[in-house]
Amino acid sequence: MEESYELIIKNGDVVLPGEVRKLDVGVKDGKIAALGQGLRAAADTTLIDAEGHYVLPGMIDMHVHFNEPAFGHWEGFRSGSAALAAGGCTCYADMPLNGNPPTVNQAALQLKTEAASRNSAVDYVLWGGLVPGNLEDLEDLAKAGVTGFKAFISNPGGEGEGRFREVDDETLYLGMQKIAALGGILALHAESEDITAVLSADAVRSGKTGARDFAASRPAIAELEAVSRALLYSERTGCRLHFVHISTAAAIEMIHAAKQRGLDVTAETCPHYLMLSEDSMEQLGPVAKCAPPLRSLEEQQKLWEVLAEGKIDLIASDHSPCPPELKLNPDLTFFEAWGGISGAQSSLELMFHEGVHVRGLPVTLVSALLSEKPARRFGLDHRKGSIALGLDADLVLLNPTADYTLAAEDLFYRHKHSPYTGMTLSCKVTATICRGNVVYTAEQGVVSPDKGEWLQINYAQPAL
Ligand SMILES: NC(=O)N[C@H]1NC(=O)NC1=O
Ligand SMILES: [Zn+2]
Ligand SMILES: [Zn+2]
Repeated sequence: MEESYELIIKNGDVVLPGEVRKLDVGVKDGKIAALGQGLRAAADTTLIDAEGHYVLPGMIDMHVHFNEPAFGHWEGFRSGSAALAAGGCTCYADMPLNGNPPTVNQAALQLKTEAASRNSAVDYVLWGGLVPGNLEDLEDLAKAGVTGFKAFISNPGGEGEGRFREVDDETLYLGMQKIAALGGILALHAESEDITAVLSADAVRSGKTGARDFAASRPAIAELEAVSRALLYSERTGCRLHFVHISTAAAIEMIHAAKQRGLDVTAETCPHYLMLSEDSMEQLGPVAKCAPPLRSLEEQQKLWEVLAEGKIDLIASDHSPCPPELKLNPDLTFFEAWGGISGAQSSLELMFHEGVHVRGLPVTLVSALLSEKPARRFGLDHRKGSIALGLDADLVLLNPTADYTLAAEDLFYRHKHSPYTGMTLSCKVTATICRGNVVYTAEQGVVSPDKGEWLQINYAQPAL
């Protein structure tokens, strides 16, 4: 009997692990059921013509802050996931902070899942937090299906009583012991609190509160010191470790060397460290403020070099939005403005535009950093991250010959500010499909805003 498909994507340049081939993709029951030429449609098959487009696995963005509960007026699952869908992302990981309560115990996780449920356009996983005082909660969180634990070495900022706090060394060490015993993974914001707090206080005291002063208050050594300390703890505890938003090639090299010694560690960077620089912070203002800060153009170039060498494990957005008054209010100094970049909708397009089109990197390398490698690192690869038979039909159509200038109206975020507006990009996401369901098209916008599902992670076994 002939196979019948609910969806066939025809004639696209399909980005498979390690190669690009002109193929049709047949989807059945939300899974990739056929990869071949001339797949035949039945009467009820939806046909999408992808001629001239790349067909990519959906991006897996392991680092977004969607701010619910309590800070949905900053961003929420609805608007945030709509933006991700429009940007070609089909699965994401929400961070345990910037909402309140932060996701540091089972009760808070429950609130988080309620906020997300039936409000996400695409699938998601949830991070739990490691903070001073919650060692006894880690096991419950692990059992409830968090993807891993997030900790900050430096002050995370944020508002509200009970907000997420950075770890002291003892909490970090004991937490890593515990997470290792649970078979989990720690994601770490690695900047030294001692260095950044002293330099920031000095700068503010002497009235040096501009963009470059902010960058100088969080120098590369703050990242390197925190990375080296955490690597030592990982070595001693056996805890799997993932460094979020690494901003310097030197830190990438340090992590790479640790990997070569046998440590189970990985490094992420974000499009903003690859696309923007200290100059952007000065020119664009706080809309381009983040921590670690944007660095020099020389540093940015070195980051591209280590990326091309395969030393960066994955790309994530660190979408950390806020209302415009915390960014655009001219009364705020650069130090006072919110630190966090709204960028999640643009990650895939930026990486293809700059990485593939401008810098000539292989499509397969860039795609792997966005999809396959995050899936593998975080135990999602039996479901997601590649275009392969039997996996979820999480697919993106990318027009690689577009020429469009990103406008604020194009953004699906709750607050439509981003350092990338006004940038002209050479590619555009034209459709996003999650488990075979068309979630977004460039013509219609987000057509399916709420069918995303939570993938609970069981470390001992693959995700459900
Ligand atoms: N609290 C929070 O989201 N902080 C994030 N923002 C940023 O720029 N870096 C971060 O870690
Ligand atoms: Zn961070
Ligand atoms: Zn973050």
